[in-house]
Amino acid sequence: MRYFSTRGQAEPRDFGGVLLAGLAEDGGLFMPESWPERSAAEWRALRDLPYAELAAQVMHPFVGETISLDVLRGLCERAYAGFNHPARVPMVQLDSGLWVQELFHGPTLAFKDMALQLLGQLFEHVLTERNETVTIVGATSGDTGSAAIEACRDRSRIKIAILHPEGRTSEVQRRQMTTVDASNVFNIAVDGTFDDCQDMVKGLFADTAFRGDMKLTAVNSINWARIAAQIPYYVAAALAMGAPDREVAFAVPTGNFGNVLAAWAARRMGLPVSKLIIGSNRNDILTRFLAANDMTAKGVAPSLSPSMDIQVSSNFERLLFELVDRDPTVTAQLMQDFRKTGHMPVPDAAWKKATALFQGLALSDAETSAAIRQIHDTTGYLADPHSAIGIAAGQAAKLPAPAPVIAMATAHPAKFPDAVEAATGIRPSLPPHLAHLMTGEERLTRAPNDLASVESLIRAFVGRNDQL
Ligand SMILES: N[C@@H](CCOP(=O)(O)O)C(=O)O
Repeated sequence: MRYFSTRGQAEPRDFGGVLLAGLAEDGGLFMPESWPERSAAEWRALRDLPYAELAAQVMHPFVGETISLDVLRGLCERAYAGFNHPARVPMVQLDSGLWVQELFHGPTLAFKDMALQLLGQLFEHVLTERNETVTIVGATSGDTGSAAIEACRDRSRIKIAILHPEGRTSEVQRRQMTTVDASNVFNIAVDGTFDDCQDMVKGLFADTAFRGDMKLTAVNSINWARIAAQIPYYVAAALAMGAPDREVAFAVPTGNFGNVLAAWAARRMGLPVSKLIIGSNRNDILTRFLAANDMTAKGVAPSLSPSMDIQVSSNFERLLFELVDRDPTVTAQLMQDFRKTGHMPVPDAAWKKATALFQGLALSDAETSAAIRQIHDTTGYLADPHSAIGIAAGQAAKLPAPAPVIAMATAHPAKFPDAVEAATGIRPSLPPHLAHLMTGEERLTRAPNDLASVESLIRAFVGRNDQL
């Protein structure tokens, strides 16, 4: 499988090349040259497989010749072995038409573990085969950071620097990053928002000399490997609900658009998905786009669901590329307009295509709190603020056909104990492996919202010892 940049000006690569490049040199995102479609019979053959086996089979067409199916199977088994639920991605029924798929049974209690535990294995395998090393840079609004650190910590071929917006994650989220004692991990608290952090990461990649010297790669969903590793859980959920012999709809709380893009990719591969329902918080650029073709970035506002405090949703570029019939010139122009003006003039035809499949709902903090309470009161299910937004969006969706709605539960409620307690009076406790989180020593370096400062901090970190 070959991959091309959405902006058309970068060298095409195979999966291994994409994994190690992260972002294309032209600033675009890598996309597979074609979508590996499956027939109904081929989907049926995946029913009842253990999750690791399913993941290997669904992902392998994207991985292509980089890794054999047998080896990929082993990597998937290792990636999901540490999850604390036998099903890995269990389904919970909330009412007659609404299910939740829990994606938070990995080590850091968020859906990011689903992809990042596997990415840790993939990096290790590909770097060892090529005898190479990398520096990973990532931006986080709360969950990606700890999941990436957990997956990459203590790996001798990797150094990982994670930028988070200071004071804008939950305390549990911050401590999950900063209490990790590993010499290849570097936490930078940026005086800015998640969008500033993400912009800085893209700026680091755009500095060709820095990128080359550091051998940069990415763990955010700008890295195609992240999306590929998120497709299998949509397949697992749909098959559990009777697909391919029945359509399903997914309700996904999303900020950077990576999670719902993986659902879109599963549909593009032939999974019968009737609707993709997006849940947002007050940072509602995606729902404004769907409602009125208003793709205009406003300032990032803090909310009860900090992981979605995002206005520039990186993976929207991948959908855009598809909506404009894979035209890299149009995609590049629209992305450039967005960067220059904060507004993206998406062509009407492309917007209409998007609205035929996607719908969205944005919840204020008060509505999020009410949703956590209502879900708990009516179903007994304790949802974190992000999952509650997804569930509420799923409940509100008026679907024409009786397709079951599967809402993605993206984080464990104990990651957001204050919000959950305020809504329900119940304070969810951390699982035993994280019991010492709130008392551990924190390691982080503060930085201004300034690319040069962050570059020199990362250079110093990478040069600190000769592991690389
Ligand atoms: N919500 C994320 C933000 C980064 O998104 P990603 O999917 O591109 O890694 C977070 O919690 O960090």
